[in-house]
Amino acid sequence: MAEATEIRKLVYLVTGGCGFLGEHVVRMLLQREPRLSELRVFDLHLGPWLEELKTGPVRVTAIQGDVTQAHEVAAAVAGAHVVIHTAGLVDVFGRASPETIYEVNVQGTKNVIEACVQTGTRFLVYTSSMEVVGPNIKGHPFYRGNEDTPYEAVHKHPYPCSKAQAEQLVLEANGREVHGGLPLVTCALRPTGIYGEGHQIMRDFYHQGLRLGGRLFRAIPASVEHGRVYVGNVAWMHVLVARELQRQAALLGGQVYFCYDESPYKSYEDFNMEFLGPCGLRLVETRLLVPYWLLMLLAALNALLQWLLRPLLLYAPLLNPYTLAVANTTFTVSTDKARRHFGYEPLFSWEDSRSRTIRWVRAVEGSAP
Ligand SMILES: NC(=O)C1=CN([C@@H]2O[C@H](COP(=O)(O)OP(=O)(O)OC[C@H]3O[C@@H](n4cnc5c(N)ncnc54)[C@H](O)[C@@H]3O)[C@@H](O)[C@H]2O)C=CC1
Ligand SMILES: C[C@@H](CO)CCC[C@@H](C)[C@H]1CC[C@H]2[C@@H]3[C@H](O)CC4=CC(=O)CC[C@]4(C)[C@H]3CC[C@]12C
Repeated sequence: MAEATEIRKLVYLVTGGCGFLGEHVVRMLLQREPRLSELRVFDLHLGPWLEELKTGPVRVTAIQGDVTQAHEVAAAVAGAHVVIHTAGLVDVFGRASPETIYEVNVQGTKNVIEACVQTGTRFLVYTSSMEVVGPNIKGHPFYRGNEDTPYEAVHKHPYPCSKAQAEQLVLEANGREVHGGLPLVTCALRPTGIYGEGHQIMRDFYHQGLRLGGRLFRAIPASVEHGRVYVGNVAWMHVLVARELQRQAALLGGQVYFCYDESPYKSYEDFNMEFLGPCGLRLVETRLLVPYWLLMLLAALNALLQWLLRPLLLYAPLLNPYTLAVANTTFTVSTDKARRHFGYEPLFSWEDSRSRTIRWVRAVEGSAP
């Protein structure tokens, strides 16, 4: 027991620690980072579940704060050894303005970097996204690519643009001198579409299917592959890279890593059916009924309605020209960079990831949409 407390000396800060991914990172750190003495969980909205974590050997400090406020970020970062910056505005549906998306994703990240520099925090892990690479506006496929695969990363949408800018800031900050004279060590993880317990869009599809009498209608050809990765494995990658960043700064500093695991390559809808199928939904083939041009028309109509209704109400359906383009463009990753650089192996097999997600969807059943 004395030994366990002796080695507990590190302070970690997780921004966005109450989000879908952030909660998994927080729980994973508590389970798998034995050197942790204090875990600071920083979020705009704190979850009530944090209370139950406060009884263990690690001091869990909940900090309600806003990454766009530099002084709040600096206060939270001061004294932390490692920052895992997952906070972000994940919006491809037009719920928030482009200005707000930039404010949170870009200015918020600048604030985190400056706080590290000012307060002397040396290790920063940034949750980036596959979206910084693609799919691009031209709809070019990215087929089982890796971190070095050439791809024309051209974006117009505020979300991928903001993530790309933020990632660049984080990588450029690698090597900057922090308070005390030592260099900052940074890296970025790029998850593909994350799924698992807590995934809001999966919940939305499930409730939509229930409303449609247990059916979902195929809109995207089964041949379009979409990269997906289980949230537990993404969280594990964050924990591992944060640890190894401290041991192998020269190798890992300034690097990007796709997040990957053994999840199969499938279309977005077929992949969702791996979980929704066992929960009683079926995917109805409607290719002949709903041609792609009609989907594009519907998506454009949704965008027009969103614009027209904006003064009165927020109309933000899942289908818009951007989400349709992303769902309809092959983007899959095949890489072992994280294994080579920091020994990453997925903690959860595909079978585990699938059954955990199914169990969660079943528990969602009956809960309000
Ligand atoms: N969901 C996905 O499929 C993917 C997500 N990502 C990235 O992973 C990160 C986490 O995403 P999710 O967990 O899916 O989103 P989420 O929306 O569930 O979590 C984001 C968290 O950040 C917090 N947050 C937002 N604005 C904030 C602010 N101004 N100050 C402090 N906290 C703030 C939110 O309250 C929320 O708890 C994001 O950076 C996102 O870009 C990357 C790839 C895929
Ligand atoms: C055409 C519809 C018919 O059923 C299906 C629409 C599905 C879309 C809402 C999703 C398809 C692909 C998703 C995105 C993708 O997984 C990559 C992402 C990475 C991120 O960093 C944030 C989330 C997202 C943009 C994700 C959002 C939802 C989709 C567009």
